[in-house]
Amino acid sequence: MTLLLIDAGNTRIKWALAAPGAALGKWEQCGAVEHAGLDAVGAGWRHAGITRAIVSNVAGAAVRERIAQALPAGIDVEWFASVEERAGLRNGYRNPGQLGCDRFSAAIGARALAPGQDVIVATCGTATTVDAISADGRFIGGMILPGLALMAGALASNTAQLPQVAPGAAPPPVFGDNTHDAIVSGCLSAQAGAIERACAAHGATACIVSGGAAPYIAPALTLAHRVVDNIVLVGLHAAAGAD
Ligand SMILES: Nc1ncnc2c1ncn2[C@@H]1O[C@H](COP(=O)(O)OP(=O)(O)OP(=O)(O)O)[C@@H](O)[C@H]1O
Ligand SMILES: CC(C)(CO)[C@@H](O)C(=O)NCCC(=O)O
Ligand SMILES: [K+]
Repeated sequence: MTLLLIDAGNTRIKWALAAPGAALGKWEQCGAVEHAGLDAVGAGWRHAGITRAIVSNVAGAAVRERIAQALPAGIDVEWFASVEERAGLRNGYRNPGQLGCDRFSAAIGARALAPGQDVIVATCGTATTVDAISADGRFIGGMILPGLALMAGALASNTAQLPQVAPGAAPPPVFGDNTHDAIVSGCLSAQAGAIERACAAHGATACIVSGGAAPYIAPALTLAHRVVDNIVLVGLHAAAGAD
């Protein structure tokens, strides 16, 4: 009766196994793989008692096909999609289907973790998305920006003098006194600044930060926030429970 949750992003595929009735985010097992590593993970799924899977995929048709191949045979599979309303969340996108299904799921997860609040949820992956959910359960809209690694990589590959940088455990001073720190500060300030601007514009009472780059971006935030692992998987779990 195990539920398999999958968040296929543009860099990695995140997955978790949830037992029936498990609390949100309480996984039996979880992991993350690059797209090429999926077959090995799929072999492990075959002996896990999985009866149902919910998959959020924003990585395109080839990845969808790979996931379909890796899933255990004969289980009930839902390809999660952005719709007008799901799990008590109304989708305010002009064309609801245009919203990335990972963003819709992250918003469902954020609402489940902060019910009745005006929430900003930032998912910091290949792209960073910063989305607003109203206290009465409406996905208002949001921002899409290059993720931290893409931002830093764009500088390195389009300039003669700027090196590839890697963020450290702690953010550098806002005003870097060397090239490395100036680039890291610039990219972190853009990411953290977008989140802070969104919180101010929304009058947010809760701010949730998730994704592979969250450990770097969250320490640069000057407002109260909560770092949540895999908010997209939490949202899929909440959506599954709301059916
Ligand atoms: N092991 C790691 N070390 C350093 N940075 C990482 C690591 N894994 C992820 N990142 C950072 O996180 C980002 C990718 O995060 P993640 O894997 O959650 O996103 P993703 O799978 O591409 O998801 P999405 O497509 O939804 O954005 C990269 O931009 C990078 O900055
Ligand atoms: C923005 C990303 C890449 C974030 O993973 C994804 O949600 C996506 O491809 N979205 C489609 C466009 C949109 O959400 O408006
Ligand atoms: K993202």
